[in-house]
Amino acid sequence: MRRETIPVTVLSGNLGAGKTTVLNNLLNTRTDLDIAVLVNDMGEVNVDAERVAEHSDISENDEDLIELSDGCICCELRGDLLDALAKLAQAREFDYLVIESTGVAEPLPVAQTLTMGFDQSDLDPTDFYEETGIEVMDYYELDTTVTVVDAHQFWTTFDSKESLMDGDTEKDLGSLLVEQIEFCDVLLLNKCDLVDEETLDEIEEMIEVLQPRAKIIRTEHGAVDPEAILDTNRFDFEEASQSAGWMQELKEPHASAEEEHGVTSFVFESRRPFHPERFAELLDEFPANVVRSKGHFWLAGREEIALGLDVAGQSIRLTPAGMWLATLPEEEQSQYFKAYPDLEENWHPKYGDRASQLVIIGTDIDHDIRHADLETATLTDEEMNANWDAFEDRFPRFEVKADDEQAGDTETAEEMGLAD
Ligand SMILES: Nc1nc2c(ncn2[C@@H]2O[C@H](COP(=O)(O)OP(=O)(O)OP(=O)(O)O)[C@@H](O)[C@H]2O)c(=O)[nH]1
Repeated sequence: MRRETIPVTVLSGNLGAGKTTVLNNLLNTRTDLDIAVLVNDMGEVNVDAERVAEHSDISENDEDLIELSDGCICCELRGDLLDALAKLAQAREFDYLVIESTGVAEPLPVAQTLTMGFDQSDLDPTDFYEETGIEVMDYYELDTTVTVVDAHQFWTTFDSKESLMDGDTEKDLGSLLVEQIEFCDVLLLNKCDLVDEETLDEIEEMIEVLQPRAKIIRTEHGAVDPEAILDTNRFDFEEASQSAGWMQELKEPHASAEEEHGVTSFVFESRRPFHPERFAELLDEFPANVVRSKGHFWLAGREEIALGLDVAGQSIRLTPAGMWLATLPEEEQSQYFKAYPDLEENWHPKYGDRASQLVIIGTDIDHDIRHADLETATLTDEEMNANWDAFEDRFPRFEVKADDEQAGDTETAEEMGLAD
């Protein structure tokens, strides 16, 4: 019996982590499922598709194997992905679809396309709809997102300053790795044959803190039981979007006990703004053992919008993080209070909701010292009464848009002259 919807597994992971190896292993392992494969490659020639064809029963001309080349399905080829899925569904019947994304793909936008569609698709939705009576995305059901991590290159990738182009966007390897770890249901820690047990434990401990929800499976040469990555029913968009360790830490800060390999996290909170120069200096010399930091902060002199901090490995990014509610008319504020009573309880009589909240995750971090450093970067009593606009401020300026939407791209620390 064919099912009404086709379940989909998406394989992500850094370049060379072992995605194609996992896929080939899967196709060579007997399952009852008739599997179709979509392989995305950045190059003009789809090398990965060639390798799948070479190492499995599927041939390159087979309609079971769809190639999307010369771009990435998480950005410029999002529309093409939907088109390909529609064509695939029209052309033949199959039980299961596995998508191998490029090494630079972020899993979240791919999952979004599969669950919500993409409005810039060239596809005439009526064609598919007329023939099948359903929308393309409703034909497929994202079942499992899998991230393949190269255990051998783990720390090197984390600390790498190397960046890659994905369309027009530059992405550095460390933050891609973090994104791929933070958004997945199953994590295959691959190339375990090249790493000793102690290092594997250490990597696993870091992954568990970055992503507490995923099932972690150690693999060698991509060999995994198909049941672990097919038809698991593990994907849930809400849960997946909320599952990053830093988000969990914000929701429910736990007194993180010292783990065996010293991976811990803590939340820094302050109702005083950061001094722009002292905080910039602190970011210039951000300790290397802090591998992840995420949150929003209040910068003295920026009373309209919050800034976001996004540290992953060697990359430090600053983003607009929304208007402070304190800038809104009282009427609108009271609507927020009704919806979120906590807001009113924590409202500061003078500064409203302006405050900083940063999650810090790292190895062997001394919480007291790091906490004290951050505290020192906030304003002193005297500075609280000074003219904040007179402080030197190298942080990026993000425009405030009337419709509440924040304009402006993220800026790297380099772009704002914070690093090096
Ligand atoms: N020693 C060892 N080598 C592996 C393992 N898994 C994969 N490899 C090798 O690592 C290389 C990269 O593997 P791929 O499967 O091509 O990796 P990928 O993630 O598909 O790479 P891209 O498509 O370039 O992003 C190949 O030479 C594989 O044979 C493993 O567990 N151990």
